[in-house]
Amino acid sequence: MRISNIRLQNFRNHTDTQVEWGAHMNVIIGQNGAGKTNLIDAIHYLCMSRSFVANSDRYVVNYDAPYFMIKGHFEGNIRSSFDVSCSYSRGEGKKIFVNESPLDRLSDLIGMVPVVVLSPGDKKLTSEGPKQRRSFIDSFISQISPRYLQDLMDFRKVRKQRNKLLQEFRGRREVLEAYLEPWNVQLVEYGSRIVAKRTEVLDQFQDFLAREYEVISGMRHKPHLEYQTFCEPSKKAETIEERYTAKLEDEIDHEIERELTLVGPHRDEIVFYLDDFELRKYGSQGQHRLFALSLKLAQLLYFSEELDDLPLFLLDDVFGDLDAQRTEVLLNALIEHAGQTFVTAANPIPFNDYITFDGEKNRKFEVTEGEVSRLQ
Ligand SMILES: Nc1ncnc2c1ncn2[C@@H]1O[C@H](COP(=O)(O)OP(=O)(O)OP(=O)(O)O)[C@@H](O)[C@H]1O
Repeated sequence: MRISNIRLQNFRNHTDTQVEWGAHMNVIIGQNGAGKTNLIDAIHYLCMSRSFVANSDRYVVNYDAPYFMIKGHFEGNIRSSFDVSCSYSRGEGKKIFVNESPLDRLSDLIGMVPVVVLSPGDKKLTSEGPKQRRSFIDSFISQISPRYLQDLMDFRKVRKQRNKLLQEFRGRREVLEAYLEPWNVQLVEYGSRIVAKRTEVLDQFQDFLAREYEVISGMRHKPHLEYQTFCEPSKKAETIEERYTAKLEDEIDHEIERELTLVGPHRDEIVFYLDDFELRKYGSQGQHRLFALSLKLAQLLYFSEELDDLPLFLLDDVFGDLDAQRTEVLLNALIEHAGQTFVTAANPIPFNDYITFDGEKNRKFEVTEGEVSRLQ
């Protein structure tokens, strides 16, 4: 998959920016605060309908404007040529158009242009709580399985309804249990499929991760993921359904007490290990960085094998943290294996030693105060 051009209007400090991208490596340099991240975040909007930096579209609209607009042209193996645009205004909210036709649901965009992002925010992925890791795996699987994304959305709706009932009928147990019953059936159906899919993908992912960690770190530590859910994981949704129903029965007293749905994949954890030690508790800063990098490279490899098209790869400010040897290994890996790639950097990195900027496949840009110019 490739994006050949993009136009940003009123997108943070880019009031009106147009870029023609190279088909392979795109390096974007510029000082801190120039607008490099904004440029690749706009690409992310066209792939995932949201920012990888801001948690609300409101912050993305230029301070002085009432709306933002992003438009890009894509070329891929399955869908050969199409436009995606994304507009947002405070009054009308966000809209996504594919070839000028509005999408009914923003989620319909997910998977159309697969994307992998590595950014400074990924520090949280290995060092903070389970929510970060659930988001990672959800975004990962949603891009390759529309069924999974639908199950996630349905599960969320059912959980919300259940929580409402648990709050409303707290003192009336019989009525509550009668009301909960149909919702439990749905909770178990969607939740079991989510757990089964997470089990399947994480299981396959282990090998990809081990391979990438070894390449990027050059170390013999073996990375490992442990999927922890409310019952013994299984790749069969029917097997989970039985366990889920039994667990819900066991936990009903606690749920009534807490007025919350306590059993389900919304409380899953994925624990990262290097050999036998838990990364979150014992890892050095460098190990965290290399682990996060390996996770994203493994995701890239997984997508490349699973899908008929290579994903876009966005690397925001990654090279500043790497030593010379890792820089070389990573750049060589990108050049050899990655599809269209976007790299931002504020520090001087010797990109020219590794990449031939031919002005076609590989291009270099500079961003200065929201203005982009092509260097090579
Ligand atoms: N809503 C907004 N309207 C206008 N400008 C904004 C808005 N939000 C952020 N900015 C500006 O965008 C710039 C930050 O852009 P960006 O994060 O892309 O920088 P960067 O080049 O990646 O910098 P760094 O190297 O520090 O990561 C800042 O100058 C900031 O003031």
